[in-house]
Amino acid sequence: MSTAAIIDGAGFAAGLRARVAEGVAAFRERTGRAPGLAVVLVGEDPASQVYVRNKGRATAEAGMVSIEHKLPAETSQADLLALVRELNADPSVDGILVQLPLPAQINENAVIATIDPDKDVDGFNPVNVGRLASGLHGFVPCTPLGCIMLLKDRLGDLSGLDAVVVGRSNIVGKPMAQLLLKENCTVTIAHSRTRDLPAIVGRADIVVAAVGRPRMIRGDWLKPGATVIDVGINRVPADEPGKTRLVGDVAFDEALPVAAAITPVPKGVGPMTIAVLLRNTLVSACRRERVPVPEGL
Ligand SMILES: NC(=O)C1=CN([C@@H]2O[C@H](COP(=O)(O)OP(=O)(O)OC[C@H]3O[C@@H](n4cnc5c(N)ncnc54)[C@H](OP(=O)(O)O)[C@@H]3O)[C@@H](O)[C@H]2O)C=CC1
Ligand SMILES: Nc1nc(=O)c2c([nH]1)NC[C@@H]1CN(c3ccc(C(=O)N[C@@H](CCC(=O)O)C(=O)O)cc3)C=[N+]21
Repeated sequence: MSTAAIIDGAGFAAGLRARVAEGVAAFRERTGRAPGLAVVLVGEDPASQVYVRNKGRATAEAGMVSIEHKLPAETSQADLLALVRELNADPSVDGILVQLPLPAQINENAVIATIDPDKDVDGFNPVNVGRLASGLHGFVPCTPLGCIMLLKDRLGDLSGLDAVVVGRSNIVGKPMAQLLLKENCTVTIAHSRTRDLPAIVGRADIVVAAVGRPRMIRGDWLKPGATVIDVGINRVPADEPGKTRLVGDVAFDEALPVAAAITPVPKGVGPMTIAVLLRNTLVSACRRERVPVPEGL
């Protein structure tokens, strides 16, 4: 039986980070400063702390300045909004990322709406959501853009392919569907109210899983030869007692004999998210300084 190609997201991400680092070096030469990314973390969620640490390290490795703001879990909305406004006004800051989710006393939408759209490297501000939907230049959310890069690298032109996105969140599912539409796919968005998910998934040439339920999408749902992008990051108990491991939203072992290609978890989409964040930050810095954005990013 044939077995799916495993899409090397970590490897592709390393290549993208290297191209960003070259662009950063050229930017520094031209402008005399490094691009700056501000990352704001409220509270002590352990998973968020890991991501923020990884982002800080990758930012420094690319030659950019990483500015981390760690605020206590009890931070008020007013204080967080004041910090965001300070970062908006700081000329050394090209990108602002407020790690989600935020504690319950803070209205996420209010925070996202306060980030300057031209520093919104996450692409979550409604201005950038609207720009994406209208086909205008803006910032595109990192995870979906990373998925599109992997798909185009693998498949070339995506025109006419049937794509099914499982999940409709603002940070993954909806922008993913917009990007697939822009690539001329025929797009279906499935969610928790979808009837007969296995049949919907079974039509897809491209399946993007962004649900947050371990191994929910089964191998026998897939159309033979489908390309599977697994965005899910789920921590589950490992075989060894007391240990945990990461799994995706797709039953990876079951998908292998059916799919043509699939991203693993870890080392699939996750590393792409961070690499695209660096890319978006360099693009932001170039636009703000009115220097050309390097090609091939
Ligand atoms: N690799 C990466 O870089 C990133 C990974 N992630 C991971 O991706 C996953 C999704 O994240 P996110 O989009 O933020 O999650 P959300 O919880 O915001 O959204 C989950 C979506 O899945 C849908 N859903 C839930 N249950 C079902 C079901 N039984 N059948 C069909 N659809 C269902 C929900 O539907 P409804 O809208 O109806 O409730 C919702 O639209 C998580 O595992 C997260 O950790 C997230 C961001 C980045
Ligand atoms: N404002 C905001 N922007 C985000 O982009 C954002 C966010 N909030 N909140 C949380 C989610 C999640 N997310 C991930 C980033 C990297 C990995 C990643 O690097 N994963 C590694 C494994 C990491 C590990 O071992 O834990 C991998 O898949 O190989 C995963 C998930 C970004 N998010």
